[in-house]
Amino acid sequence: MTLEQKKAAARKAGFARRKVAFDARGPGVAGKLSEVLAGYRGVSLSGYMPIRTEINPLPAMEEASAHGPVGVPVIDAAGQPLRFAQWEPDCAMIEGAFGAQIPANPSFFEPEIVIVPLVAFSRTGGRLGYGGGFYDRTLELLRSKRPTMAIGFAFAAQEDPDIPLEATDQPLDLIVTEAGLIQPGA
Ligand SMILES: Nc1nc2c(c(=O)[nH]1)N(C=O)[C@@H](CNc1ccc(C(=O)N[C@@H](CCC(=O)O)C(=O)O)cc1)CN2
Ligand SMILES: Nc1ncnc2c1ncn2[C@@H]1O[C@H](COP(=O)(O)OP(=O)(O)OP(=O)(O)O)[C@@H](O)[C@H]1O
Repeated sequence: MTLEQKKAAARKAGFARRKVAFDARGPGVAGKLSEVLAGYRGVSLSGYMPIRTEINPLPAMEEASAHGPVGVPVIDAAGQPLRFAQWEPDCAMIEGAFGAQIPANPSFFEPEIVIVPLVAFSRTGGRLGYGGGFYDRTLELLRSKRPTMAIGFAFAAQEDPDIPLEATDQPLDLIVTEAGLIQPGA
């Protein structure tokens, strides 16, 4: 199998595990994320508008927005890094590329913390997304300028010890699930 085929297979398995966890989800899945972000009050961050079966970070984003800038990703074009538009709980939103909502009147900024949606993650900080390389390009760019903390947010069931990795994959600094925290460096 080529690396591309291995990633495609891991992505398919990750989607299937994510759907099971999403369908069985209970209330308060963002509680641990809220606890983590409470330790970084006022630090600029990006969340995301959940699509498909992604775990929902909105309650934690709402709390953080009372203390500092919170953004959501916006696609410029394929092969380009994401940009982040400032978001408020009640701001006007429109449909963006691939179905995720984006602010109607975007004001762009560069977050110091990026909450990354996932298809699968490994305990060592590996991650797999939808396959566009958007978050890899984005984290590479942000990290070339300043320390940038990538927090993977996922259901615990999305763990996969055998994620295929390539040189351009940007590592997660922390993984937060509905059940707890996983620290790749520890
Ligand atoms: N909530 C959320 N917003 C986000 C992202 C994300 O992962 N989650 N993105 C992060 O990049 C960008 C959107 N990128 C996306 C790229 C592809 C697909 C998608 O659904 N692709 C198709 C084909 C991919 C495949 O099958 O391999 C699909 O999955 O059916 C969705 C979002 C920006 N906003
Ligand atoms: N910084 C980069 N520069 C050039 N190509 C890149 C970069 N990062 C990733 N790519 C390429 O983008 C494609 C998709 O990458 P990958 O499979 O890692 O996506 P992903 O991590 O699942 O998606 P995403 O980052 O959007 O969540 C791959 O062909 C990869 O080589």
